[in-house]
Amino acid sequence: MFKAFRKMTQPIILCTGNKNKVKEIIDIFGEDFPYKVENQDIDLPEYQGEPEDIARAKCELAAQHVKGPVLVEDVSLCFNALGGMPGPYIKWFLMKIGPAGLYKMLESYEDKTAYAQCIFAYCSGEKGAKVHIFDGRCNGTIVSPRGPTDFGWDPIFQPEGYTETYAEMNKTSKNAISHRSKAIAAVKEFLLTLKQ
Ligand SMILES: O=P(O)(O)OP(=O)(O)OP(=O)(O)OC[C@H]1O[C@@H](n2cnc3c(O)ncnc32)[C@H](O)[C@@H]1O
Ligand SMILES: [Mg+2]
Repeated sequence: MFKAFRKMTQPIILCTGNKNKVKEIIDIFGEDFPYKVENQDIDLPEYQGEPEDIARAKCELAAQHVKGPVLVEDVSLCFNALGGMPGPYIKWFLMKIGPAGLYKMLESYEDKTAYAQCIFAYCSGEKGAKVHIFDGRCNGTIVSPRGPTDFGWDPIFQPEGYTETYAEMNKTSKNAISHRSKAIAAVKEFLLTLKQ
């Protein structure tokens, strides 16, 4: 009875230091989402390895810290010509060479295709609780930067079937098709089953 009550009332702590992520995640969950989601800017390490393992490690650490329900995400931008790199290391590439430098990395390759991947990880925070993983992807092409520069690599990612980059799209359009929205659809479905 106590556990069930806690499930209904305890907020899910979204652990990320990235304000742009928080905004998109809250928008995508939407007003009718029946759980309270609160952001904590916990500085989680930038782990190395496979994207799923990185998200799992972030989630385990966040759950230890919060001792309650946590949600984390990790984003990769994978260039097909480079066997999926920079992948989870996109943050450092972006920091060092910026969107234009990332576009230039593909100069000598004919294949400019890429996919954006968002992996969410959820854990209830209870002792021995499992980490649940949710994967969302969006295929696209890496283009010369276009549009506002307020969120990461958005100016160089043009999703398949569109003529605008993520940065040029309005937020509602990006959120309707993005890697993040696909992963969140799976998160939502899972969390809503917990409510039943
Ligand atoms: O605290 P966390 O959640 O880890 O936030 P972070 O900013 O460190 O994010 P990641 O480790 O997932 O690194 C992904 C990088 O890609 C960027 N990024 C994430 N989602 C993006 C999106 O939808 N569009 C453009 N850039 C994005 C983000 O700013 C980072 O530079
Ligand atoms: Mg990070």
